[in-house]
Amino acid sequence: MIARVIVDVPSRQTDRPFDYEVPSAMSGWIEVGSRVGVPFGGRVLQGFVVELAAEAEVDSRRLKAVAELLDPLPPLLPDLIGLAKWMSDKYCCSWTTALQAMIPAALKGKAERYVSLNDSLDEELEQLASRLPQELLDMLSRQRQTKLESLKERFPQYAPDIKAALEEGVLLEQTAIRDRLAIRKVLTVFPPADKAAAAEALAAWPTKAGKQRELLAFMLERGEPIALQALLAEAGGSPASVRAVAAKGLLELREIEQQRDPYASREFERTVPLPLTEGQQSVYTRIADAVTRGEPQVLLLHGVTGSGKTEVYLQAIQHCLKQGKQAIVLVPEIALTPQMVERFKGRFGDAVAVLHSRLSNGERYDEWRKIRSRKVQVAIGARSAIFAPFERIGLVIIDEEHESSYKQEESPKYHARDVSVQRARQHGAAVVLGSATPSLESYAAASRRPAEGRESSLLPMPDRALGRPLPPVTVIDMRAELAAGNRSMFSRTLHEGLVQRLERGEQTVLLLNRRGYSTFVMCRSCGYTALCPHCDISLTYHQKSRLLRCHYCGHAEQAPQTCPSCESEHIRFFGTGTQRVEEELAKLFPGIRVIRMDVDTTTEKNAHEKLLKRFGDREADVLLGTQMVAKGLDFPFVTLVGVIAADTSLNLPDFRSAERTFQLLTQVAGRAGRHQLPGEVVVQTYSPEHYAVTTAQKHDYIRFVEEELKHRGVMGYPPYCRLVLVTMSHEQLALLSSVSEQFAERLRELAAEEGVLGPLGAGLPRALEVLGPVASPISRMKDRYRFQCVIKYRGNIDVPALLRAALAPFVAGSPQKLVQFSIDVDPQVIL
Ligand SMILES: Nc1ncnc2c1ncn2[C@@H]1O[C@H](COP(=O)(O)OP(=O)(O)OP(=O)(O)O)[C@@H](O)[C@H]1O
Ligand SMILES: [Zn+2]
Ligand SMILES: [Zn+2]
Repeated sequence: MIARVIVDVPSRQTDRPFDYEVPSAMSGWIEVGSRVGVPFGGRVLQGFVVELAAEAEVDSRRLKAVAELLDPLPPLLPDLIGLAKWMSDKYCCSWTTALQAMIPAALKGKAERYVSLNDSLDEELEQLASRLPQELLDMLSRQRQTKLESLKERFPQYAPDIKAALEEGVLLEQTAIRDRLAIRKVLTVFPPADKAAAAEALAAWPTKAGKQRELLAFMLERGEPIALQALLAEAGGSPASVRAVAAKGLLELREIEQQRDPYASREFERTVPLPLTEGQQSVYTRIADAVTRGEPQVLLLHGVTGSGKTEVYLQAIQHCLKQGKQAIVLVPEIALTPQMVERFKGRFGDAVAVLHSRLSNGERYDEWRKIRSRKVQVAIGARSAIFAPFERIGLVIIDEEHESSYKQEESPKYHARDVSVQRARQHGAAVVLGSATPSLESYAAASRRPAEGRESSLLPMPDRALGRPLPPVTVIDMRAELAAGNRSMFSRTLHEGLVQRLERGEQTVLLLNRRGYSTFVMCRSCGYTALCPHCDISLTYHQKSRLLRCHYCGHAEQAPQTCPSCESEHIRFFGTGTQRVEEELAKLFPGIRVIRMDVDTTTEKNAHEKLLKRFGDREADVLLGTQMVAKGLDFPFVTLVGVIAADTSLNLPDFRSAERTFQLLTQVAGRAGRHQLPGEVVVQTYSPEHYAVTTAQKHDYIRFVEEELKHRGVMGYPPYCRLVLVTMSHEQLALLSSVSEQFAERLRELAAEEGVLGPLGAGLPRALEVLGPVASPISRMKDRYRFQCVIKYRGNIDVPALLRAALAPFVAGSPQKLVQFSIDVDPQVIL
C-alpha cells in the first residue's frame, strides 16, 4: 500500500503529496488524516496522509517507507484533508500550511535526533565500542535510544568520541518526531479493592510503621482515588511510605490520564430553554428546519442588540444535538467572555468544549481531544474552532459575523466565514451568521437571493427580547463644546450623565475608540518621533516597562530621557488614551471606581474575565476601555454608554472605515438599557454629520447600508467587486522594484489572454484590474522593503489560478534573490 503524504515544508516547490510505502505492520493503522514521520531530504519530517493508493506514481525502487506513525487515531478526518486542499486553492497558500492551521499546537511535532549502540556489532566494531569511555558506554547500553542533545549536554568532554563512534558505525543515528506536549498523566493512589481485608490488616498493624498506617486509614475512610501529590499534602507521609503500603497489596498506585479542564473548578448553573418571543420563534423555526433537512444553507440572522440571539442559538443547537449531529459556535476572540461561555456551559454542561487563545497549549489540546474522542458535541471558540474534528456537523453558528477577527492575518489567510460555508457544504450543515450589524458582504449576498427567485436567507429580529426600546442616542459636536469654553474631554452632557449614574448607583460603559490612535513618542521642540530601525513605523510606548516597542518585528529599546535628535527635555510619551481618560475621571469625580480594560490591563491570563466579573458584581461605577467593551456584554445596571471620540476610526485610509465606525457605535450603544432600567447613549464626535454617525444615532442599519453601498459602487470596492492584495518584499529596493513590475506585467498579460483584463467601471460582467505596484503603506518591515499590487475583479474569474501562473517564474529563482510574495485574498486591511 502507498500513502500519499503532504510533508511539513511550507515552500511552493514541495507543495504536493509525496509517495511512501506503508510497512505492513502499519497498514491496519494508517488512514487518510494520519500523522506520520517520513524520510525527506535526509531528515525525518512530520506529514499528513492525504490519500491511500495501491500503486506508486514513482519508480518503486526509489520509494521510501513511512518511518513512523505518530498517533493511533488520526488527528485529522478526511473532510478536513479535503478542506485544507480547498483552502490552499482559494487562499493561494500551501496545503501543509492549511493542514497545520487545523491541529492544536501540541501536535506540531518536532524532529529529534537519537543515537543507539549498533547491536549487530561485529568483532571489529566491538573492539571499537570497547574503547568508548565507560560511563558513556554504560548510559548507552542502559537505554535503547538516547537523545543526542542530552548526550551532548551530559558529556561535553566526549564529543570527539561520540563523533568518531558515529562515523565508524558503532553508534547509529535515528530521527523521530516528538510532540511538543504529551497527554498529562498523574500518579494516582487507589483505595484497597478488598476493604475488609485492608481493615483487618490495619488493626493488626505494628505501631512502629505509624505513617503507613495513617495513610491506609486515610484511604479507607476516603474510599475513592486521589492524586499522589494531593494525598501527601492532605495526609502527610512520603512517596516511599505510599509505595510500601502498595507493595503489601493494600493500596494501588497507577498512572492515569488527566484532562486539563480550564473550567473544572467552576460550577455552571444549569439553565433551561426560555419560552421564545414571537420574533425569536419564527427565526428559530427557519434554522431548525434547515438543520433537519440537512442541506447546506447559509442564513443571516440580523437581530438588533439585545434581541436575544444567544437564546436562539442555544435552542437551535439543542435541536441539532437531538438529530444526533454536532454544532460549532464561533465567537470573536475578545467576545469569548466568561459570560458567553457560561451561557453555553449552563445549557449543555459537559457536552461543550471551549477553544480560545488564552488557554495554555496543554489545555487547548485536551479540549480538542474531547472533540476528537466524541466526548463533547458542541465546540465554542474563536476562528480556528471551525476546524473542530467533528464527524457529523449539523449547525455552524458565527456570532458577530461582521467582526474582522474572523480573518486570519497570517498564512493561511483564511476567513472563518468562508471556510464555514465550505465545511457546511461537506456536511450538509446549516450556517447561521448572526449580527446586529452584518457585514456589507453578507448582507448583499443575502438580499440578492429573492431577486434570483430563491427563498430569502435573511432572518430579521428587529425587537429586543425583553421589550425595552433601543436606547436614545445623543450626538455631541465637540467643536461646539470647545466654542462654549469646555476644554475637558467630556462634553457637558456626558459629564451630567455620569453624575446622575453615580447618584443613582447605576453603571456606565465608556468607549475610547482607539483605532488610529497610537501610543507614540514625540518631541515637542523639534517634532522628532521614535521610529523602528527595521520597519517604517513608529515605536509604541509601553508605560509599565518604560520600553519602546515595534509591533511588527518586536524590536525594543529604552525610552529616552531627552530627545535623541535635539536633546530637548520636552519629549512626550503619548500613553494609551484610556490611561488619560482614567486620570481625568479621577480628577473630575473623586472616589469614582473605574475598571480600565485595554491591552495593558488584560495581558495576564484571565484578566479579562476577572475585570468583567468585578464589573458584573457592581464593584465599579465605570467600565472604561477600547473596542473590548463594545461587544456582547449584557449587564442589567448599565444605563449609560459614552463614546469619547467617535471619529478616530472614520479617518483611516481604509475603505471599510465608515462600516467599522457604524458597527462599533451601534454595538456599544447596544450595551445600554438591556434589562429593566432604561438606557441612554452619548456619542462625542467632530463629524456629527457623517452618515455613519447619523444612522447609528437612529439605529438605522438599512439606511447606513444604502448610503455605504453608494460609496462602494462609486469607488469600486466590495461588495461590488473582490480584492486580492499581493505584497512583495526584499532587502534590496531596486531588485524589488523591478521584480514587482515584471510580476504585475505578467499578471496583466495572463488576464488579457483570458479576455478579462479591463476596467471594472465599463460594466463588463467579468473584469479584472491590476493596480500598482506601489510602495505599501508600511513601506519597510523587518529590514525588507515592501511593494504591493491590488487586484480588483468582478465575475467568475479563477484569480488564484492566474496568480499561481503569474508567480511561477519568480518562485524558481535563486534563493538569495528571491522576492517574498504574500497573497491576501479578500483582505480586511490594505497595509
Ligand atoms: N425568550 C426570552 N425570554 C426572556 N429573556 C430573554 C429571552 N431571550 C433573550 N432574553 C434575554 O435578553 C437579553 C439579551 O439577549 P442576548 O444577550 O442574547 O442578546 P443579543 O441578541 O446577543 O444581543 P447583542 O448583539 O447585543 O449581544 C439577555 O439578558 C437574555 O437573557
Ligand atoms: Zn527634539
Ligand atoms: Zn520593527
